[in-house]
Amino acid sequence: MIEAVGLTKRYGPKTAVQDLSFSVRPGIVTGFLGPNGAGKSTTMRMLLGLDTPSSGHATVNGKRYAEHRAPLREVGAMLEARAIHTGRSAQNHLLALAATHGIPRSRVTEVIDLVGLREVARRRAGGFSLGMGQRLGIASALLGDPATLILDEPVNGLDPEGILWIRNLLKSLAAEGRTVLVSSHLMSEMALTAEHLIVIGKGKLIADTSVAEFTAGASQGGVRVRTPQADELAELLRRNPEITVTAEDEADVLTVEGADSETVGRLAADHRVVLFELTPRQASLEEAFMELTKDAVEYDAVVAPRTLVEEHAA
Ligand SMILES: Nc1ncnc2c1ncn2[C@@H]1O[C@H](COP(=O)(O)OP(=O)(O)OP(=O)(O)O)[C@@H](O)[C@H]1O
Repeated sequence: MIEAVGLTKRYGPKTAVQDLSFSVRPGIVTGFLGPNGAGKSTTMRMLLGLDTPSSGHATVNGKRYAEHRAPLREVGAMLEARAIHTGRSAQNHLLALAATHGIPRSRVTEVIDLVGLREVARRRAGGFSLGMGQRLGIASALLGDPATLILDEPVNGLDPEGILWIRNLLKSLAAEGRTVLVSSHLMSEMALTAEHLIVIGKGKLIADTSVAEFTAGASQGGVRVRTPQADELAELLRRNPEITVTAEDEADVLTVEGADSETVGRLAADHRVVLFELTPRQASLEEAFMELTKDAVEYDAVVAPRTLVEEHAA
């Protein structure tokens, strides 16, 4: 269990994280979402004791990170996958890490196998592809067999196979009862990986919700209907003043607002109207996420160019 209580971080005049409180439960993957610059990395660094909060505090399993006697066994983290000694082989990097934390050598072999790096374990990590580097970062995080995992953007820059691999790994680690907090700026990816979401923007909490609730909330409520009796169905629906029917350019397709698919389906059946398609419409999750965070985007397209122009003029 991770708990953040009133976490705040100021860098001079800039408030990167403001009065952020949330908890992350074990047994599920929790997605930590926010647009660029929202404060995700800063928050994760505070959870890990790498940054001192200006106020508030964070605990992992009831203690601050620094208070844990063997932190690597308690919390595994991947903040910057590239922050490794690039001259060393993957295996030597992990062996060095294990040695300084009293972790047996056999565990190094275990995590190398777990992340699928066996074939390249003796190669210089500096020559690793981005995906291999991410795998090594995850191997380091898993080395102490920790009950809690904190991963900053682990799928960034990965190919679809790498993304799928991380997604399945995170789910299986959570299914073992671990607490898994993973940051991303991609809602669509988190919807497939996480069960719960903590969304921040400009350092503040915007939403703390289950993925299911978020997805349901993203529904536009409209229904798409394809029927060879479009005119007849439109007329039947329009008898209810609360329903709006729009005929689409596509032949035989109607968009119905103000009624759900069950209502439309029943009405069609009652009047022997044949339906070929009846689909509740959903906004894409990415659209819903953008809508949710639109007031919290740090550098949007309108502001940035003007700022540059002003700087040039000055
Ligand atoms: N050391 C620092 N000094 C000054 N400002 C900082 C520092 N670290 C972060 N910031 C600022 O704090 C804000 C939050 O940054 P942070 O890196 O935590 O966001 P993020 O959500 O992880 O973004 P991204 O997805 O772009 O990595 C940004 O405006 C950033 O410029």
